Amino acid sequence: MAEFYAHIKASSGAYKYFCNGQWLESSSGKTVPVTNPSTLQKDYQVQACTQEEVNNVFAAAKAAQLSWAKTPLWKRAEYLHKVAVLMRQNAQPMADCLVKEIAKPAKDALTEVIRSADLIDYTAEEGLRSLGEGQLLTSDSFPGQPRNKLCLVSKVPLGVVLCIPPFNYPVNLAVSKLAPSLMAGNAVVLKPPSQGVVAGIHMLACFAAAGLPAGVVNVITGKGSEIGDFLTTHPAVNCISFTGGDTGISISHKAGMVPLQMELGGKDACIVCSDADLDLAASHIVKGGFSYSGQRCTAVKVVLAMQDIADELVAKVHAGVAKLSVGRPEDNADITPVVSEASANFIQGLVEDAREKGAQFLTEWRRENNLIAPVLLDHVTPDMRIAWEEPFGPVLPVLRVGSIDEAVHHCNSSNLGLQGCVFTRDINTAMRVSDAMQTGTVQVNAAPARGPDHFPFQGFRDSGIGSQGIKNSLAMMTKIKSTVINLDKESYTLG
Ligand SMILES: NC(=O)C1=CN([C@@H]2O[C@H](COP(=O)(O)OP(=O)(O)OC[C@H]3O[C@@H](n4cnc5c(N)ncnc54)[C@H](OP(=O)(O)O)[C@@H]3O)[C@@H](O)[C@H]2O)C=CC1
Ligand SMILES: O=C(O)[C@H](O)COP(=O)(O)O
Repeated sequence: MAEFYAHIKASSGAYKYFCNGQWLESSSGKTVPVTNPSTLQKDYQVQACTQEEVNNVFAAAKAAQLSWAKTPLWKRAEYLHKVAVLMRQNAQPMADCLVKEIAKPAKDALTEVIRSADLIDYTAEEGLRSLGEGQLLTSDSFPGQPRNKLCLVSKVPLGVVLCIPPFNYPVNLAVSKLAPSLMAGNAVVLKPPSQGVVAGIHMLACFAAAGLPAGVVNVITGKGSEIGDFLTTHPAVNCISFTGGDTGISISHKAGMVPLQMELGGKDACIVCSDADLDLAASHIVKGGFSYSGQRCTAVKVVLAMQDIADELVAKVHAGVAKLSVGRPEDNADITPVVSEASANFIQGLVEDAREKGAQFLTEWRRENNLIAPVLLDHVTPDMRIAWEEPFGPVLPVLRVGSIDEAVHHCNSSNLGLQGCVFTRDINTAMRVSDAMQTGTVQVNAAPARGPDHFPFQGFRDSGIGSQGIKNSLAMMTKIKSTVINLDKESYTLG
């Protein structure tokens, strides 16, 4: 397995970038370190690519896309299936990187890789069906028109897609962009997150080994703060697929006239109604709030509990939180170090603000470097930052509310509208809450989640633009093209 990845590393130990079918070292002579969130050791180095190298990558992608678009759909699908096989065969070293780079628990790290291989297979199959289908429109359905024009509608590639995933799913949220882009006939340039970059390079090695033509897939590395603007405003970019935080909002202001697929932050609310199954709600709140230490855009980030059941619910959640193990990702602890010191400091700031403003702490604040023990806060009020801001860490606030309307109002007052959930035994209540909640998805009787990966996934307001999910991503990576056949006279079927 180690041999499979041997060529992606330079003799210096730094990982290479991938341009036009070649693994290269940057002429900058500079590297960017990746700090292990658990040990604070600089475990990896990647190339700090220059602007000239970015230009080369885009030139290669642009040239390669022209012939890639002429590759039959079945052949593109065949390449993708091969990538999926290689990912499964070479999963463990990739998963090991996730453990070291982003402190993802070992079991979840492997799951991320396998889930990604499955996503690629599904995309190939879905692409064969949905991209192979078009539409025929006839002119006589418009008032006053004879049937002398036939419009053939098809889906054509966009060109070069710039893919920028975030640190928390550096493999899965990369392939969710790469696979549909490629299946739709685009070339791709991947800019992995600085934490998670080495897992991303391993993943790209599977695309490279599958024999895709040179230039069709490329990876450029470096700090987003240094090369990000140059990438996103590059004239060769025909689409940006981005997942991350507020950075996405500034990208959308700067990007030119290119389609944007943006999946940004979430402040996913969990509304627990008076008639809810409280055991079910509590177990979903604990898992939804604290898995991967709350570093999921779909984590439960605020609980809105009806006053009459709040004591009982909070007691059950508290009991669940008390059982969470805190420790090393290698040991599969439930709570592992958050991604960086900056993130841990930000989380601490939110918790201190809540303490100053009178939140009740049901767990003790404990932090050792980036490792933060789970924090459950009760009697949180709307003047506290934690009621509105996304901690991206193991902190869960509970707000007690007097009515479902008050809960929905809180949810809709957020600038974020990714997902939400409602716990109730009454399907009528569930539907009314779902209709009223202004979020991209509402889960009934379960915590928010993006998966399974073929479900549509989208955010309202500052949570995003466009929709993900395999079918929607395939559609977003294409544009509509019409060919109108103008007949010499009217023609009607069968007659
Ligand atoms: N809705 C969704 O589907 C998801 C949303 N998120 C959100 O992402 C955030 C956490 O992820 P995080 O990685 O910290 O998010 P960031 O927005 O900080 O980074 C996301 C990606 O953008 C890159 N980047 C940074 N600056 C620029 C720039 N100027 N131009 C272009 N790219 C840039 C980063 O690279 P680098 O690492 O080098 O800085 C990284 O690859 C949370 O807010 C979370 O809610 C996360 C997952 C899913
Ligand atoms: O980045 C995230 O948080 C993911 O999009 C969430 O995916 P999940 O809900 O399947 O964990």
